[in-house]
Amino acid sequence: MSEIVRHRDAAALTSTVAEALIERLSAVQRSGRVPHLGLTGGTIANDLYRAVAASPRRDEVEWTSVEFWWGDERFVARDSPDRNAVQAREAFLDDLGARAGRIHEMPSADDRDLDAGAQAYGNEVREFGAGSFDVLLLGLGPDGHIASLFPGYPQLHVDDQIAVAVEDSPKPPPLRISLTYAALNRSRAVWFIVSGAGKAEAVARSVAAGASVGESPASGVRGETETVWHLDEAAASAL
Ligand SMILES: O=C1O[C@H](COP(=O)(O)O)[C@@H](O)[C@H](O)[C@H]1O
Repeated sequence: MSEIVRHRDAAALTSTVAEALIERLSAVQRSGRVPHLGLTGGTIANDLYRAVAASPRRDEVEWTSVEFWWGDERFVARDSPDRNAVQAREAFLDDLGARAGRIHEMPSADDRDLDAGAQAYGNEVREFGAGSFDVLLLGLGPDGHIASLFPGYPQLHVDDQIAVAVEDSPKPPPLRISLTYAALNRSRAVWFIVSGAGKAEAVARSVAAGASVGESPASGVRGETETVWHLDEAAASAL
């Protein structure tokens, strides 16, 4: 069962989720485990990352002992500003002192070809337990996409791979790598973070009873213990 949490605006959303993320990662560390965090790209995600870095509570987490992963990535040059990983490094990973060996970036166009890149990332995820993220963050596109799983695309139905290549993303850049549901749905907690009126219809379609994965990819993702939709009032306005 999904929970919907409404926030006054994007700033309230990012500051509340930043605190919740710090609390969750720190609780996992207190329990003696190394937390695995699944990152997303996107505007609100980068705001969230900056809020984590700016939080007075940030030192409650031992950031050198967090494993960072991505749900999707743009297959462009490794240092391209379009990369979700480059944006996350600038927004918080560098500042927090995350350890390079624990930052699991998806392959880039500098490394290998697209299919080999998806395969290699799938292998890397598998070595660490096929996902099993403590928290998976997911943004939502206005078309209902999550990670790089787009409505009507064949990658939605791939269930024998952890990561897949996308060659014709409707949102630029066209080449991408995405985790599949097989990996996304191994997450303990899934937190959607969605802001703005432009996403309101997509949110309403995604959480509606009987939503179909083909039209609303977000409806196919569930956390093992929790699934929370963090929405600002604008994103919640069509519920
Ligand atoms: O391209 C992408 O877009 C989505 C949503 O981004 P937003 O800027 O509309 O919030 C993001 O979830 C995904 O990781 C990213 O690659």
